[in-house]
Amino acid sequence: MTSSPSAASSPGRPGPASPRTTPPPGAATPELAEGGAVVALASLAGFEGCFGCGTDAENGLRIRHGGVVDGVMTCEFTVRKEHQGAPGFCHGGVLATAMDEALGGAAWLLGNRYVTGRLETDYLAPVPVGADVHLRAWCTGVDGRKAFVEGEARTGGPDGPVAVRAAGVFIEVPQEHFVPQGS
Ligand SMILES: CCCCCCCC(=O)SCCNC(=O)CCNC(=O)[C@H](O)C(C)(C)COP(=O)(O)OP(=O)(O)OC[C@H]1O[C@@H](n2cnc3c(N)ncnc32)[C@H](O)[C@@H]1OP(=O)(O)O
Repeated sequence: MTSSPSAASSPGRPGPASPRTTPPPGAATPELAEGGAVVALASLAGFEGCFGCGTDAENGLRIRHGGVVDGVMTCEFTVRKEHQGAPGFCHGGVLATAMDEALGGAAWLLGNRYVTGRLETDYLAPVPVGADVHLRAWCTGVDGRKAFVEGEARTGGPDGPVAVRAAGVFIEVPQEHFVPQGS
């Protein structure tokens, strides 16, 4: 059984969100759009070049997107040798990239296109090469074009110890924000 987002913070540690990544008073409760990310992603016309999840990004993380349960999006990737920072362990920037992907995916579930405005990461434990990293992310509030999102990465299984936590603000953008592909 996976724990709920509200239980994601470790006892004795503050959550990952700072005042800048906490929804302001009056922020709307997130409502997932029917078809959510699928509808929004359709506007990218099958683009597979994403460094986080694209199958065309040869040197990318190849993050595998999973399902969505109760507004929580899951995905995972495997740490390879080329992801190392310190010997034998995943680079913090790689883990931040993975969190960016997961949190961004949770924002897109609202049914709009979002880009990262701010991303805060909190590293709790080293992640070894060869580890499967299990990511979860959920939206905590919406204020105009801003979606506030939190997430976590666990190793040793989906219910293993939390290695990274993150909080971010994602900003809704129009289709024109992106460079047209294939034309
Ligand atoms: C499934 C898909 C997953 C995708 C995951 C990957 C996501 C990514 O990596 S995206 C790439 C990295 N991010 C970027 O390239 C974004 C670069 N920045 C930009 O393009 C622009 O600054 C952009 C679009 C965010 C905002 O510009 P603009 O559209 O002019 O909006 P602007 O009027 O400045 O701000 C709109 C609101 O957002 C807020 N905002 C803007 N930037 C930030 C920020 N960095 N942090 C917090 N809030 C911000 C503003 O305060 C404003 O709030 P309010 O409406 O309350 O006044």
